[in-house]
Amino acid sequence: MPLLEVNGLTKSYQPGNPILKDVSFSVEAGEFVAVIGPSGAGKSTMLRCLNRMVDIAEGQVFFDGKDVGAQNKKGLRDVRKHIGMVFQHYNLVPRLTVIENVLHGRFGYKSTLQGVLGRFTEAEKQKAFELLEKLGIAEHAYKRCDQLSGGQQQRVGICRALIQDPKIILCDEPIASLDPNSSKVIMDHLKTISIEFGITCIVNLHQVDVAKDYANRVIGLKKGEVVFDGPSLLLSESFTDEIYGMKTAVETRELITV
Ligand SMILES: Nc1ncnc2c1ncn2[C@@H]1O[C@H](COP(=O)(O)OP(=O)(O)OP(=O)(O)O)[C@@H](O)[C@H]1O
Repeated sequence: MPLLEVNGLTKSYQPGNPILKDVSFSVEAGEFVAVIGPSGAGKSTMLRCLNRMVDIAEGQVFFDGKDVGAQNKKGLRDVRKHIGMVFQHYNLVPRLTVIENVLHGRFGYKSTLQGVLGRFTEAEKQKAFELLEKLGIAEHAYKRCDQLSGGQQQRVGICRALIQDPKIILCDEPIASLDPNSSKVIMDHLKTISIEFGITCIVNLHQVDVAKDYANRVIGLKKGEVVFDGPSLLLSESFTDEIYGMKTAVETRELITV
């Protein structure tokens, strides 16, 4: 059974204007999948439908055997425990410390009161430190998040996702706000996590060459439809030109030059 199965997913924000059109694919545990496509193709919408941050209008999403769209509030909370999210703008609480932000990833396992009071176990705090060490930012554990660089903040975001004990991490343009060096660090960490921990990763990316370098599989979206789904090696330049409707290969290749 695949870890994730998407069947006929269709989504509109306004009637008669579908953003996703009959999107279907499945992802096996451990896969590293990049989703590419031009701005407005529906990449973020699709990723957000997978954990129902955006309501699923038509079609179904099965995660770990559970119908995500059919879950009640508690069921959805349980499903989301094992789905980590990494965002373009990190979505950290700037005035809180790095370690506090990481521990926020445990909220799904707490009662509201425990969460509000910041009641975390010693084991959770230990785990948070281990993750910060793994991502190379343990020395910043007690700094406010807004004192960190973008790349460091994104590493905090990854630690927060990892402490959830996720089966999958959904990354919505995780390097879109970063310089080439920081982008490489983040992509390297995501790849390592996927290989070492066996965590499935789906990463929305603008940079086709980054997608090809890191992902085993690429899904290409254009105007809400899947126009490519296959091994990264088979994604030809002419096909990416077609997806983007223009020559972007050179442009995207220059984004990461390290
Ligand atoms: N909450 C919303 N309400 C209405 N329209 C939305 C909403 N979110 C996204 N859209 C529209 O849906 C379309 C797809 O947006 P989406 O962000 O999913 O695409 P994307 O491929 O991720 O684009 P980008 O690469 O620019 O982030 C766009 O036309 C966008 O304006």
